[in-house]
Amino acid sequence: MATLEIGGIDCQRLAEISGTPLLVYDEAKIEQQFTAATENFQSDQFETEVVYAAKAFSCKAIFEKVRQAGAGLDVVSGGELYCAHQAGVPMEKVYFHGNNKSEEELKMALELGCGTIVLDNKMECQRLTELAAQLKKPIQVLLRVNPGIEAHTHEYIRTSGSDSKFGISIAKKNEIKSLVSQAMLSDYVQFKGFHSHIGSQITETTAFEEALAIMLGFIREMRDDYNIQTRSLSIGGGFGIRYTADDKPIPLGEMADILARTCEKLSAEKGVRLEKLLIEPGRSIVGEAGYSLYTVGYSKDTDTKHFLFVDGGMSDNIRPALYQAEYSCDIANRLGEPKNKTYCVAGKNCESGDILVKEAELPDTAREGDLLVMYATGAYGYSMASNYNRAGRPEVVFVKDGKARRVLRRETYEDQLRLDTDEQLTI
Ligand SMILES: Cc1ncc(COP(=O)(O)O)c(C=O)c1O
Ligand SMILES: N[C@@H](CCCC[NH3+])C(=O)O
Repeated sequence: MATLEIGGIDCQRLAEISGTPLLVYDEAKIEQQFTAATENFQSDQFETEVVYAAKAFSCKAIFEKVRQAGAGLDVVSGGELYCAHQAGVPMEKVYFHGNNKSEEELKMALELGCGTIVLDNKMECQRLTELAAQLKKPIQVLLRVNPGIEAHTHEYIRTSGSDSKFGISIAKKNEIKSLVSQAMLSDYVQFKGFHSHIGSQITETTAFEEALAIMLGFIREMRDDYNIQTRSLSIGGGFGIRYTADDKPIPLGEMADILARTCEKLSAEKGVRLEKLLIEPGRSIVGEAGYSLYTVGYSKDTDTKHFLFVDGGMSDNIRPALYQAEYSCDIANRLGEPKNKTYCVAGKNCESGDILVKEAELPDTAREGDLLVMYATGAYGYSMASNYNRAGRPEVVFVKDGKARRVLRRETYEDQLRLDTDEQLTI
């Protein structure tokens, strides 16, 4: 019986040392994805920048890899910004996103020297210009606009329909003009350009090409009709990965190259000159590098299902419950055995929807104590994990060349109690 190896290490050994549930990252795969993106996203007509979207997976260790790759970092909260700062990410390479950044978060960004704020709306622009003047801190801004593209992905991860909560619709040109003019009046705020992001887990190029065409047309109109000069354009992230054999994503390097070439071609056609083009991959950098290891516990047959229970669940990976996301899995210590039985792999959270893989083909020899591996769990698993049922967040290890290092320790019962208190409030 063969056992799965990750980064040159037998995963049963990893489970013995670290326990389960365990999230293992193959560090070399993360590095390959950064290299594929940065080396292929190049142009001799404009500068390019790959900006890693922290929301896919954030911790000091991954931010360290962002720094090593020379990439930028997209953060969406004070918490992600704080972690980036603590990890030594150069603050000028940080892009701060979000539709409702608080005054405290904006001040924090200004004080830490965050490079760019991606503005979402008019009220935020007003608040930022006031704060930048008060604190006398310079800041660059991009404005997030919404090109109104319906990407073929789950509705919860589609971000660019005409009534999306993110950004301003590009149809609202007067509103955009007034926001940009307000930013340009400020001595501290420097308007750089626009940002758009159309959704996530998009596996084909058409939607991105369409977004680029719409954005470049919009940039020309803003120049010709309103005298607004755009230097930078970010077309966001959203590049899909392979979760199951049905997913056929375009490799990240190819996608990056296609986007740079498409932008060159369309810029020439539309008579637009950009100084810089940015992409913001999250999932495609870390997703396929992640493996979730669970120990199989009890099993149970109902009239229609063979349940196989594991020692994690929706508290460490909410994606199947939230988006009906599909994953593939194996019994990691029975790799060569025929997969001759259909199981429903369920977690241990107190929720009927706590199903990790609805229909998994696995050997009928699967039994208590086996190790189940779920593939491609590196994005939006840990970062969306919760303490539901006071489940502790799993340990995370990075493996490479036969060596393993713990980068996030397992959350203990004591860790969870650290917020419990009993303090009288002064009313
Ligand atoms: C603004 C923005 N940029 C980048 C991303 C990263 O997306 P993905 O992880 O799908 O590449 C997201 C998430 O969808 C986003 O909202
Ligand atoms: N969290 C989502 C993607 C949303 C990305 C943020 N705009 C997922 O797990 O697929």
